[in-house]
Amino acid sequence: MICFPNAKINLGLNIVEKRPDGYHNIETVFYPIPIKDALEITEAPATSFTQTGIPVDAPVEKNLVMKALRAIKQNYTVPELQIGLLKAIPFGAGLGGGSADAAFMLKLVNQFAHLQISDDELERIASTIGADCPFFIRNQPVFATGIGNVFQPVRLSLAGWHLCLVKPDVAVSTAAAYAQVKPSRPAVSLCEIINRPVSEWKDLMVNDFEGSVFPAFPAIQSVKEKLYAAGAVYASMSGSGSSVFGLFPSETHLKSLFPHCFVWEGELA
Ligand SMILES: C[C@](O)(CO)[C@H](O)COP(=O)(O)OP(=O)(O)OC[C@H]1O[C@@H](n2ccc(N)nc2=O)[C@H](O)[C@@H]1O
Ligand SMILES: Nc1ncnc2c1ncn2[C@@H]1O[C@H](COP(=O)(O)OP(=O)(O)OP(=O)(O)O)[C@@H](O)[C@H]1O
Repeated sequence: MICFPNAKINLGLNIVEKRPDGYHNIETVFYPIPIKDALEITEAPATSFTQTGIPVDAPVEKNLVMKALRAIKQNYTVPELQIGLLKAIPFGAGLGGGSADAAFMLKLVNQFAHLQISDDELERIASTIGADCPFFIRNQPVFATGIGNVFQPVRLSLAGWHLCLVKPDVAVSTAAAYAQVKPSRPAVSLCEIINRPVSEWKDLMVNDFEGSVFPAFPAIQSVKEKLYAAGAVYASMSGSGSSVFGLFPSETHLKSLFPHCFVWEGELA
C-alpha cells in the first residue's frame, strides 16, 4: 500500500504567548501544497525501514515514520511491516515534511490493518509526535490555534495560483527560532485577514519568525525580496523557515534566480 505525504505552508503566523510547558500558542493558517514524499508499506516477516531520495539526518529509530509506528502500536495490533520512504520534501524548511510522513503513516497503517481509528483519535495520536503532525490527518486548509493543533475550517482556495517555493541552503532550528521571538497578540486576527483578497495580504499578513530569522539568515530574506521583484502578489517564509514561497497569477520560470536552492514551481489545484 502506498501514499504520498504532502508538505504544508503557513499563511501568516502569529506567536501569541509562551505557555508554562515551554511551547507557544500560535495563530496560523495551514495550507497543503503538492510537494510530496512517497511512503510504502508491505507485510513482511520482520519490520524494516528503507529511506531513499533526500537523505534524512536522523537515525532510523528517530525517523518520524518509525515514531508514528511506535505511537500506533501502543494501543493497536499492527503486523510486521517492510517500510519504504522516498524523501522529496526538503527538511529544516518549515514545510512540515517529517510531520506529514508521520501523519500519513498513521493513516496508512490504520487502513492497512483495518484498525478503524477515527480521525479525531488519529489527530490525538499525531499530537504526541509533533505540533505540526495533527494537521496532516485531515490535510485541509485550516485556521489553527493552540500549539497549532486546534483547528477551525477556513473557506479558502488558492486554486489557479502559481506557487514558487524556494529553500535556500540553510536550515533553521524550530526550537531556536521560537526562542528568539517575543510573543505578542496580533492587532488584527489572521482569521479576518485570510478572507481578504490575496492582493491585500502583503500589507496585512505577517510571519512573526521573519523578524528574527531574516537578520540571522540574510539569504532567506533575499529570497523573499527576489520573489516580490519577480512579481509575486504575496510572499512569505513558511513556518520557522528556511523555505520562502511566492504566489503568482501566472506560470513562473524562476529557477535560475536561485542557484544552490531547492526550487519548486507549479500551479495549485
Ligand atoms: C513552526 C511550525 O512549523 C509552524 O507550523 C510549527 O509550530 C513547528 O511544529 P513542529 O516542527 O512539529 O514542532 P515540534 O517538533 O512539536 O517542536 C519543536 C520545538 O519547537 C518549539 N515549539 C513548537 C511548536 C509550538 N507551538 N511552540 C513551540 O515552542 C518547542 O521548543 C519544541 O521543542
Ligand atoms: N521522515 C522525516 N522527514 C524529514 N525529517 C525527519 C523525518 N524523520 C525525522 N526527521 C527529523 O526531523 C527534522 C525536521 O523535519 P521536518 O521535515 O518536519 O522539518 P521542517 O519542514 O523544518 O518542519 P517544521 O515545519 O515542523 O519546522 C529533520 O531535521 C530530521 O532530523
